Amino acid sequence: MAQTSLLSTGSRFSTLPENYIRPESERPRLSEVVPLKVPLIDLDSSKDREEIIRQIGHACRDFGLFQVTNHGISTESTQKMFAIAREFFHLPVEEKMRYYSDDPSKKMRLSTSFNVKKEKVHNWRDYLRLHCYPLEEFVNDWPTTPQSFKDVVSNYCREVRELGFKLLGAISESLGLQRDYIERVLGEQGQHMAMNYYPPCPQPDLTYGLPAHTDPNAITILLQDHHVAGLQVLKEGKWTAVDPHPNSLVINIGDQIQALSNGRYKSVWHRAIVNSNKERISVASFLCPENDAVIAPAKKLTSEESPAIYRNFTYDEYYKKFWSRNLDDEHCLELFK
Ligand SMILES: O=C(O)CCC(=O)C(=O)O
Ligand SMILES: [Fe+2]
Repeated sequence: MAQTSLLSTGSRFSTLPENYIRPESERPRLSEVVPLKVPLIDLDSSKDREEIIRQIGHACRDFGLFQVTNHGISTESTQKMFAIAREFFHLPVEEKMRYYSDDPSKKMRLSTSFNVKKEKVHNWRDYLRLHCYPLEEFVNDWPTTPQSFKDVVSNYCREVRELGFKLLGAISESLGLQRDYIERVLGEQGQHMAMNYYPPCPQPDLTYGLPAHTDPNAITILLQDHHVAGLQVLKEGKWTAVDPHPNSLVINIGDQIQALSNGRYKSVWHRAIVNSNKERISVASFLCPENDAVIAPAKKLTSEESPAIYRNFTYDEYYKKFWSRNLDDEHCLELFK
């Protein structure tokens, strides 16, 4: 029965079940991972905006991700999010199963791994996926336990959205485009959330929380517990570990910014690894183009010498393709050249 596949059952595993074990050639090789100095960008609004934009441009080009501080989301708000996520995943399994579904088209669902019906090997993760914009349309279907779930998460979603738009403006300008260029192209953006829960894993070197992937959307704002690292990114062909900075958020460049920027900015390959003694929680907020948005390399960023790398496509077309594949297949954008 698919429903028995949740990992957050309250009991601890002593060995890794067979269907989570990666073949030798696909394992994370944790001993070879080196630390990465991720750009840390202070968004304090009293700082020189030109300088912030320069730093963002540099990070998007060379890393595809960066951490931000003074991002406008209060510590109280982020702490409440961690607390609510922890409480949710610690609910009795029967209670949580009310929300369970394997169907990626559902707008609110608890699930496990990535795409359980499609994949051969599972990932050591449970996740709650929510559509968050417009809030009024979705909030009624969200979990009713813990009691403050809807309030805490709605509030965080509003704050994240505001930060996301600020960042998209700065990213636009860093490309030499008008501040509102990206926002205009992406249209009335959707917002999704994945609350990720990675329980302690008996054999972290044989599996993943999430295997290598790029995010299919525009940008992702990731809140992670700075006491429990787990995010790794591919830099110059090597897997490197992101050291979470306290009170910071991680910003990932997704596939749509890579397409819009005609490949100047790279959507970053990243993965989540697990560990044997501590649960790990992360909350990813995805800003996504509206379904009908037509994504194409910005005219200003194409020329005779650097013609458009990608064809035009709608986000709807892209997203369907993304979910029809395995998470760690080749870069989905390769299919849109
Ligand atoms: O948990 C993490 O650090 C990464 C999560 C992530 O990449 C995702 O949800 O897309
Ligand atoms: Fe991701």
